[in-house]
Amino acid sequence: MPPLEEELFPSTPGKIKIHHHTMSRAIQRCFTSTSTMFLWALFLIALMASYMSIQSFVDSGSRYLHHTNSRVHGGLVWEKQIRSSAQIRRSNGISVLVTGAAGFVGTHVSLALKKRGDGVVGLDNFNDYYDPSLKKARCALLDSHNIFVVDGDINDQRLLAKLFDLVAFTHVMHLAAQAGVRYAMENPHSYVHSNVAGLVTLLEQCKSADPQPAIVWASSSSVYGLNDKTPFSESDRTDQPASLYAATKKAGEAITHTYNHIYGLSITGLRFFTVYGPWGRPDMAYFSFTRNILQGKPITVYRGKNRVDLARDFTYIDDIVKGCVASLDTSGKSTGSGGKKKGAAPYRIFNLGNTSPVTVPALVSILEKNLKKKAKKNVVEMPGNGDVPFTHANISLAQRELGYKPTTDLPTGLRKFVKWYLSYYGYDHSLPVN
Ligand SMILES: O=C(O)[C@H]1O[C@H](OP(=O)(O)OP(=O)(O)OC[C@H]2O[C@@H](n3ccc(=O)[nH]c3=O)[C@H](O)[C@@H]2O)[C@H](O)[C@@H](O)[C@H]1O
Repeated sequence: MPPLEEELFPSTPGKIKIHHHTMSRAIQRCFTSTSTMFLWALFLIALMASYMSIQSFVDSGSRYLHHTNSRVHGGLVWEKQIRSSAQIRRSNGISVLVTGAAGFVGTHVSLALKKRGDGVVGLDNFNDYYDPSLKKARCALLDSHNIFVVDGDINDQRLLAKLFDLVAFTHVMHLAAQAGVRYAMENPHSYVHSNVAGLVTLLEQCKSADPQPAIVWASSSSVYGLNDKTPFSESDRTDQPASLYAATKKAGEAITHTYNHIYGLSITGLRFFTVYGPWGRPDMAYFSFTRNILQGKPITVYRGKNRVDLARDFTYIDDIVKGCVASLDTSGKSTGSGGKKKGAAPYRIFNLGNTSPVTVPALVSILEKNLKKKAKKNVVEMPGNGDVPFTHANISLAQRELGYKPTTDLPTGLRKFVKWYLSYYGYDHSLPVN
């Protein structure tokens, strides 16, 4: 015996009783004509498409960008702010698009350029790789010097085109990147997104611009990877990176070379050596050590194989800024226009280091002295997470070509950093900074 309708669709108190045959009649009515079926199919496709685009937006937002700000690009006020920020106020001045302007190096370079009368427009996506409130504070500092920072991503091709429509940038100082050596194991795609895809989007814009700007960009000492010949020279091999971060910076050097070769873009890549100083990055060791020492929390000090201390050629921010500005001033012109090369353009790579490596335990001692407090140290063997045992720059090329000459040793630089840190966070900084 076939089951009763009520058994298939049991009615419950308060629910509408739906009869099987009534429902199938309704469904039949809906699908009787082909045109109605066609409309239904269209509706379902549109629904799926909008679901997928929302998903991919959410996906890219969380995995790559970690956006915290809403963006409004355009409008008369916005355009006016950009034009005014880009205004050159000295003879033979330059107008520079600084990507990563709310970052550590970006803020300092933007200020230096603006102070001498150059035009500066910043671009930054304010991601939350580390506390975005620090980026906002840097941005407020820039704002007080009439530097406008556009809230946007280097992967946004339309935004880049808009900026170049508004301003004929003579130079691009490209500092936007996913930084940090060890974080690459946690979020590898963010490195590809910013350091590879973002770089290509920016270069595509620069190559099509008329006039083409000259580009100075941040590579990294990490490209020397596992090399053991010291000090590191620009002509040394760079084919054994120890981290994905290093690999994406190495990729950047290769990618910029092709844009120089094919389109005549003037390119200068700067291999920064562990840059530190006021307004620095909270994810870096000197910064997080300072916070933990002040809070009485332990710090982890990595040690290399055979109990050898790790060492870095720590370089003070003011020295790096001088190297960046000198690179802009000596960049030479890009030769192409509208995507066509008209002749050979400069392609340069420089080490910007300090030439005197200091061990990590020595760094800790200097901080202890400045903070007047002992660190609680956990010394552990360096995990295999992308770190290299030491870095040491040979800077003779930068010295010759840029007049680069670092003048700040680690004790002096850390004293300035601690002074800034205490004025910014106070002694009992209890909020997490990373
Ligand atoms: O020159 C670069 O191209 C890179 O410099 C910087 O990387 P690094 O030199 O690795 O700096 P940083 O993290 O401050 O670690 C310093 C030392 O402390 C050790 N270290 C670190 C953390 C920790 O908890 N304990 C520890 O001993 C650690 O083992 C290391 O020996 C930039 O972050 C990077 O973005 C890139 O620009």
